Amino acid sequence: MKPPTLFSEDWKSFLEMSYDGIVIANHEGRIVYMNPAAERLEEVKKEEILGRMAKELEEEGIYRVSVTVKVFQSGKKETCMDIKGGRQLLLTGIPVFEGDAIKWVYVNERDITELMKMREDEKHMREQVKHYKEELDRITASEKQGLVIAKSPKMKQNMELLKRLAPTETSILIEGESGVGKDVFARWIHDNSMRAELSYVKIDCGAISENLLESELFGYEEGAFTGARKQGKKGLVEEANGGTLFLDEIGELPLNLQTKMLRLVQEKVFLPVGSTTEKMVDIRIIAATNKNLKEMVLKGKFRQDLYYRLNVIPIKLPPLRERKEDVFEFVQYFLKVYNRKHGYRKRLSPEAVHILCDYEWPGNVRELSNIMERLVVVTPSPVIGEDDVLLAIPDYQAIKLQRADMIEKGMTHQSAMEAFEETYFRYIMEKGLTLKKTADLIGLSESTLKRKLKKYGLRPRD
Ligand SMILES: Nc1ncnc2c1ncn2[C@@H]1O[C@H](COP(=O)(O)OP(=O)(O)OP(=O)(O)O)[C@@H](O)[C@H]1O
Repeated sequence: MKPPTLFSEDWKSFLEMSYDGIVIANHEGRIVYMNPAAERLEEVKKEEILGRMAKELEEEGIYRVSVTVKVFQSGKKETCMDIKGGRQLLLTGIPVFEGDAIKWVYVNERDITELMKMREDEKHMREQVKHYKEELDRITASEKQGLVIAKSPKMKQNMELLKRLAPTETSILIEGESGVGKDVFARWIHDNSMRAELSYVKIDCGAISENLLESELFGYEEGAFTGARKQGKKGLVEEANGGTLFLDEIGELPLNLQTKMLRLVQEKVFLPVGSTTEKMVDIRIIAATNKNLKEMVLKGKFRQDLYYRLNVIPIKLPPLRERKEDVFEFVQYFLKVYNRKHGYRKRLSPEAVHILCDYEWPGNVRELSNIMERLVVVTPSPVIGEDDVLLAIPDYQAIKLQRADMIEKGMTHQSAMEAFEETYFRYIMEKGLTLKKTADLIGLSESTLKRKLKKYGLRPRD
């Protein structure tokens, strides 16, 4: 039987040229036309297909899925995917109606392998971009905010408070022993404030001689004193205009400058040395101290009004020995930092970690950081062990022995305290500092320190 004529030769030649596969089934679901592209895509010869029912072809597995069958089942346009010879095909079957009955089903077959690959590539690229973006965000966030290790409950509490305080304009006083991270937190506050993009100026009040401090801070006018620059000089307060001024070791600020500082904190005005005209600045002040300012106030060494102005909300950074949870974090962190810095891949043995976490760290984070750098650089083997750590912290062994000894001997609290005190002062004096510097370092008055040294037969350097 001669198959019915579907279309003119002209139309047929158009379909034969199509890059998409085209298959047509008649009202029974019998395949009546297939173009060369469909043969290529389906990997069949049209002689095997033409005149056969779509359903049969599906049943015989020649078609894994027949979109024609789906169209007959639903009576509407259908789409499905198939895979042939590793190529992904998108099959679209469209019914052509005569009255209510389907007269033809027109099937379009599109090779979407490239498209899917492109989509896959795009998805992969998008994921990669997302990953890099997250990584960048993480790095910039940690750089911007400064890496602040705060695992212990005490430090977590501090961080919560600081998160709330940072964006405000409140002056902040950070108290804590030397090396606890006051500098780090001052910078963190600035980086997380509205002034983050503006200047951050730090001045160490203890490092500049008393007579220079005033001009360093407030600047001076032309010819203010002998040796002054001709055109005068801007002080650090003015340098910080718009941003944050960090006054480190504020306890070292001489009383006469405390008065000027109070005016600056309260009214944001100051008088440059040798000038008669006050200047106004827009600054936020953060101060830090390792001294007991309250005690200094009681002794008349620090202005009470300035203390209260600065200490609106006190931030006390505890020493490392009171936040053991952070020590482990710091150990991991510094190991990574110094391995990277010196190009090593050293590891720590569990025993080494135990000692590092058990030690009291009198010099706080600074001491821990120094020891970790020394361990990474000096240890010859790839694993830093117990002996390496004991060598780096000789005090650890001594303290341990002493502790054990005290308990063995059933020492009284009084004698244990004295034994500890003696070791403590011996250790401090080994630093070879002057009496004044030592007293400042450990927060004692010179006279008390002298008395203690005498008691234990120790001598200061001077
Ligand atoms: N939370 C922290 N995260 C990362 N590094 C820290 C942290 N705290 C302290 N450090 C590091 O420890 C060292 C000492 O910190 P910092 O200088 O801030 O202490 P400080 O309390 O200001 O000391 P000082 O009173 O002697 O000025 C620095 O190298 C600092 O980078």
